[in-house]
Amino acid sequence: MGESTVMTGNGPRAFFSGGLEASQPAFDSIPVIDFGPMRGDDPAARNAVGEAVRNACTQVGFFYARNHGVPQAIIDATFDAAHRFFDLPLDRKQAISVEKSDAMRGYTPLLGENTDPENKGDLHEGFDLALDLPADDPDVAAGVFGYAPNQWPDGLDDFREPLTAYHGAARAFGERVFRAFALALELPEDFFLPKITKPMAHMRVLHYPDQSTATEEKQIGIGAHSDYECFTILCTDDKPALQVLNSAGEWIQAPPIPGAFIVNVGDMMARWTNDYFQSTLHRAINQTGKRRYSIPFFFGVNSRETIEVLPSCQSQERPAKYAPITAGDYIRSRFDDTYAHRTGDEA
Ligand SMILES: O=C(O)CCC(=O)C(=O)O
Ligand SMILES: [Fe+2]
Repeated sequence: MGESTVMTGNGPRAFFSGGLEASQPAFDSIPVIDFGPMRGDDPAARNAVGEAVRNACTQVGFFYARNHGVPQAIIDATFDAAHRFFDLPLDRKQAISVEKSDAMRGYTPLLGENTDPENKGDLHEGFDLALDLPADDPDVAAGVFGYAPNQWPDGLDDFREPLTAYHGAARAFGERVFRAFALALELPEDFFLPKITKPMAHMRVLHYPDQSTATEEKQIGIGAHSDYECFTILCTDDKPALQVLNSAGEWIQAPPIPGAFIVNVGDMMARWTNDYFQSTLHRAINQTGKRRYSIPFFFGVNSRETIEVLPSCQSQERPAKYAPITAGDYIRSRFDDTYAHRTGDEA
């Protein structure tokens, strides 16, 4: 990567001069990065992770993370809980509909979302949770976007505990991703940490029914989209379905790698880095003949944090493309675009 420095009225300012243009070759595979060093005490090894993350985020927008540190037992228990939840009768799931939550917590039925406006609804159902805050939490009481209590299903054992454990472990991994992002952006490794003390860490468990016999092209597991948050940590079961769009317009398969998460840059991080990091379009189609389950975890900063193009990602030649916005306002606007019930636009 080329780093350049320009003199500004406020002193010298470094910026990244490589990787921003569309002249990069289209990727044909997704890099695999060993995150083990992010839990170790070798700064050179952590810097190497940062460099691999920089290459992945600027060229692909996606990477696999091996050695992520989330225990397999927690992952297995979460998938098991998801299977049991989605097997419940619809009325028990609808009892905790997301429509009862201002903060998108609870159940979304099949076709309850339409991620790609060209499509006719997504062929998945989901359960959403995030930081579980009590009603008397000051930010919940003040109505700060993104902070709310979760909704939990009644009478389902072994559900809340594994999902909460997964949320905590994925959050810890998310902090390591933010540390790697800081290294990738040549910022102090702890740059993002004060901004994620109460993160908008929105987790979903998703169930995609099989659609190997479905003929409706406009109704797939999840339509083409980019994610909203800083990044997504995706854990899937062993059923391939995810596809990622490269700059040549080809859908590249992102099959499951046992023991690895898939991490992708979201729009908020693209915005924060002036599009130095790429937020790449992706979709999922389950044609495996079996049900598929996945766990996306959308990791972002504290709701009140302002997202303003990072100094190292702008210069006189490459001015900031995006106005500052708080993280909460940004996410709220993106949710409102996606979920008909939030805008009253029940198409
Ligand atoms: O389930 C998957 O493989 C992808 C999910 C996804 O892209 C999302 O929830 O944003
Ligand atoms: Fe996504």
